[in-house]
Amino acid sequence: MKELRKVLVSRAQLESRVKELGAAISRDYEGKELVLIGILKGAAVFMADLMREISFPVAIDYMSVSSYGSSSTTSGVITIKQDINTDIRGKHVLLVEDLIDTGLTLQHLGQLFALREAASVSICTILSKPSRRLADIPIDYCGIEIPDEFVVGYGLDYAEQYRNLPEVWIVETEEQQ
Ligand SMILES: O=P(O)(O)OC[C@H]1O[C@H](OP(=O)(O)OP(=O)(O)O)[C@H](O)[C@@H]1O
Ligand code: HPA
Repeated sequence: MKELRKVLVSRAQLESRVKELGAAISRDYEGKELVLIGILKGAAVFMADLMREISFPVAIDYMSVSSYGSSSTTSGVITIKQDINTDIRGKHVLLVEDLIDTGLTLQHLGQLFALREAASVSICTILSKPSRRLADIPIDYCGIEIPDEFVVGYGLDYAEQYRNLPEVWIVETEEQQ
């Protein structure tokens, strides 16, 4: 187990930002066929909250990707572990993430969905660490920018634990002990 250091983003902050993102998405996609694609596992919690803030019917699907690298960083090489089974050709795709760190995962997925002939591909994340970015990807809907700290909760894990915490916590890493 890891020591939880402090709450970085409270439940109330998450709730209010998710409402704002849902309202913006509802405005922007009104009258369009929208498919939300959650990137497992981390996005599961945010996805469940976000979809209920969208004011018209949307289709949802999930995909699971893995990046090769150490447990706390990503290398940019990703493999699809589980793909969507929705035909997204001609539909508007919104990729839903819990955290954008280097941006390499979303850069790769954005290219993949463009090749699959989606009408448009946009990105929504609840958390972003801009100081870690390696790929300059446009984030269409960005929830909360956070500093370069290892965080858990609201879907995010450390060694598969803590995803169920309702707030976002900073966790003590090995180097800090
Ligand atoms: O911007 P990047 O540097 O590419 O990193 C972001 C990705 O890393 C995390 O997922 P992780 O690989 O930890 O999988 P998980 O969601 O199953 O925990 C996060 O949920 C993003 O999917
Ligand atoms: O801060 C983080 N928390 C959980 N998973 C992560 N993957 C990259 N950064 C993080």
